[in-house]
Amino acid sequence: MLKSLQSTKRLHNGIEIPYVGLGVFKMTDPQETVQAVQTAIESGYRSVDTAAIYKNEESVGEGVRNTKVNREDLFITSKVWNSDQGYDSTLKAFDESLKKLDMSYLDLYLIHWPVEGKYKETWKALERLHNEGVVKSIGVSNFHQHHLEELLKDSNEKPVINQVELHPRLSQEPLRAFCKENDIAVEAWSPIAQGKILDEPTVNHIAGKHEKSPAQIILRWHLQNDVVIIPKSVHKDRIIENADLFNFELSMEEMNQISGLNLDERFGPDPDNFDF
Ligand SMILES: NC(=O)C1=CN([C@@H]2O[C@H](COP(=O)(O)OP(=O)(O)OC[C@H]3O[C@@H](n4cnc5c(N)ncnc54)[C@H](OP(=O)(O)O)[C@@H]3O)[C@@H](O)[C@H]2O)C=CC1
Ligand SMILES: O=C1CO[C@H](CO)[C@@H](O)[C@@H]1O
Repeated sequence: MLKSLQSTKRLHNGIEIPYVGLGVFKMTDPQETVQAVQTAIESGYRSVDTAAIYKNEESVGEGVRNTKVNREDLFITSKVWNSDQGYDSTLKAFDESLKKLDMSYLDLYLIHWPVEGKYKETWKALERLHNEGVVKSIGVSNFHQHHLEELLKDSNEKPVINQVELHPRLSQEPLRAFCKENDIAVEAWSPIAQGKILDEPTVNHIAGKHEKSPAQIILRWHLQNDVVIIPKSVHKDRIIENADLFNFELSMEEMNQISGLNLDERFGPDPDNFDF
């Protein structure tokens, strides 16, 4: 496990998701997005995480098509936005995402946020899309444990993954434990805390010892915690750096030191108080 950029995590449905993917939030310039996606794939990435709300699905599709890599060797994720939640509107939103990406299927489709009173109907639509084969796996994002418990009560399928804000300042240990017990993979958004903790002294000390960058230390911490990561960068050197994580290992002590930086601090909204 964790031998190369192509290392994958097996989801509970048997499908493999690459441990490292490219995040594309805030890539708003089409040319920049096409270039970043193409660069990532040509550098060995096989997974891209987009969403309808990022308004860059067309550029993601174009970046993918610019490479020589076959569609079936890639793992493409998108998400249904909050205002599209509900059964029929989710089916429609999915079709629009697929059309914009210019793809015949998605590897993973996520409920972006647990919109109260809507997410269960939305989940039924995802189950239908899965049954129809136009999406290989279905999951959720920004679900607290209580949202997952509610969903698991009366759904036919359980989510393969929960994509949540997760980094050393928000280590999400209880949620990760719950997901592990329930065989739901965890994927970190803002895995390097949007670049906001890269000057943290403990991380820098460990980085110096391994001759790696602070970003690489944090990303390696995620991998050793069995967490899937989707760091975002538009810069080729950082895209490569953020995936160059497989030639060193953090000791148990270093892992604990990084985990000790947790402050339960969010840089994004709390799913319970998000203004939808
Ligand atoms: N489900 C959800 O609700 C959410 C999902 N996401 C997903 O997660 C992805 C990643 O999260 P995101 O919020 O983008 O934050 P990240 O933690 O990935 O940080 C991205 C920021 O860090 C910079 N950066 C990237 N690599 C390095 C590096 N090696 N050294 C220094 N700085 C670096 C980037 O700048 P630059 O590009 O200039 O290199 C950018 O400003 C998103 O792109 C999106 O796909 C994000 C938010 C919410
Ligand atoms: O993924 C995300 C980034 O974009 C959205 C807002 O524009 C966020 O709410 C969301 O969590």
